[in-house]
Amino acid sequence: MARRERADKAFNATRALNLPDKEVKLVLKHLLKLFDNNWEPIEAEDYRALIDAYFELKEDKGKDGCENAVVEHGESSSLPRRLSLRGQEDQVSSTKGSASQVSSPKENAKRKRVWENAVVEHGESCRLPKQLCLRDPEDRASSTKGSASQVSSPKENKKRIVSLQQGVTFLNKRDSSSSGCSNSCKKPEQQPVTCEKKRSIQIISDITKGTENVQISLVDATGKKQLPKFTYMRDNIIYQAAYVHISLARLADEDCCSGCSGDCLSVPIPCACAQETNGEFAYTAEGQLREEFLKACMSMKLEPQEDHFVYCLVCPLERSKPEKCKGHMVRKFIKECWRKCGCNMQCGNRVVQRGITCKLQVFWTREGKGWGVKTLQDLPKGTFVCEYVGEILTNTELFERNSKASGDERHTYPVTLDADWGSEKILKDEEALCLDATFCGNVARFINHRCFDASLIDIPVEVETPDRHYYHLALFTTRDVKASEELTWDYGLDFNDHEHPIKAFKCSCGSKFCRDQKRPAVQVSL
Ligand SMILES: C[S@@+](CC[C@H](N)C(=O)[O-])C[C@H]1O[C@@H](n2cnc3c(N)ncnc32)[C@H](O)[C@@H]1O
Repeated sequence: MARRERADKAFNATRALNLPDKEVKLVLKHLLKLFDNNWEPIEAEDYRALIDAYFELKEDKGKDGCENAVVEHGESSSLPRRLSLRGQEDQVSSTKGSASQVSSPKENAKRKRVWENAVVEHGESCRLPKQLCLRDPEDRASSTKGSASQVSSPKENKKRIVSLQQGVTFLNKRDSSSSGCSNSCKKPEQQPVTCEKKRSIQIISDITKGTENVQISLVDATGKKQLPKFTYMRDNIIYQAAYVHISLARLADEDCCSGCSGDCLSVPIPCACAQETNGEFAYTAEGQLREEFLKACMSMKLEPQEDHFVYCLVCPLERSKPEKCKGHMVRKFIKECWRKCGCNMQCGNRVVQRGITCKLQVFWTREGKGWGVKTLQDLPKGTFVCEYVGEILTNTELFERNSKASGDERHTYPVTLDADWGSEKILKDEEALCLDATFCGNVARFINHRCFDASLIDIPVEVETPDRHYYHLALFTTRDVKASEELTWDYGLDFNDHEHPIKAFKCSCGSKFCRDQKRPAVQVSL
């Protein structure tokens, strides 16, 4: 979207609250400067940052003579100083603000009510968590606390401005390396710096460091959380011992479509790459999953039949009790066109391999689930959101990692690649693979679990190799999802498996179908 168009949209949002374009424009200008011209954090939560900054500027003008800030920044307008400094104990009062510039607390409260109402009128009150629209009571209380002893000097004001700039992190410089792997989150200098004694919204504007098609922001509106330590990776990568056999020779000519050109979906008779999905492509021309296919995948997952399972004689996942395999679901696969195919990259049967295109955001959940992922745009049913990316480990390696790990290092992010164990000879521990996103992964590592009625479903996707002990695990929407909704998927946990070696979380998914309702904390990894 062009800058002009984005600005118009921002004004539309603020006009709904009767905010004057002229003043909003100045605030917008400052925010763009702060965010290094990245619109995403400004547009997130229906322009919450912009609206907050506007009101906070108003309050500042009323309290502490914000003109000092203006002068020191050499700007012709006031700086939305408290954008990132919420709940400060040291909010100051001042005699400097001129009456004409100042909104009374009453007026501010009124405007905030208008904002609340506007949310309701848009019918989105349930999707816009209130605490994201309005500062929490603690903050509001502190912002009215000005006392004589708190009056700040121009020098102190200047200090505060510096704090503001430190309170927000911008990790949006493009990483030109083509590896798809960035270690941004490990470098201490790239962590947001928060001010002592102050609570800042912490924002990383792009956790992917430019490795994805889209930027993915991380926002901690509480300003209190330790930022996750992991290495962002766009693609799976072998840790050490895993054997993933990718070669052109393994791709049989009859399973590819070298005779195709352009878009395979546009020809009347589907090519060889649709064989896997019963002669019909899994995707529609609009890029979503075909209704029928999605329905079949969901019903397999939600109502698994006995014949959907295979049982190992000696299960690599049940090493502590080898006599008992719980069964592995044999899943439906999507097969995408690839290197030997004659079609182009825009072919409708190349969705997952083109990567993330949705606007996503990592945020701190309120229900005690830790970080979560939300969409910043409406997503139709069957939309590809992202794949689950991690280090490719053998089961042996995962066991080793788990046995060494303790406390925070526990591996709560592994996914077993067992979707096709039934068609192969039983794999040994050294052969069976899983994806571990504990240290390295993509945005999917932040997606939380929800029992049964999750908004996403994981579907195995064959891309580079027909050898299905390795495949991609792609997440698609199970229904229409609204902007601002948290994205969840059903990890498929058995919360009653008290013997599972990995103890895990007490589920707070909030689903009325929650499988973990009747018992205290139990088990498990993904
Ligand atoms: C793949 S991670 C998801 C991201 C995680 N919330 C974080 O902060 O990094 C899985 C972990 O998230 C937490 N989690 C996920 N879904 C949950 C739920 N429904 N209830 C409680 N905790 C959950 C658990 O700690 C789990 O081990």
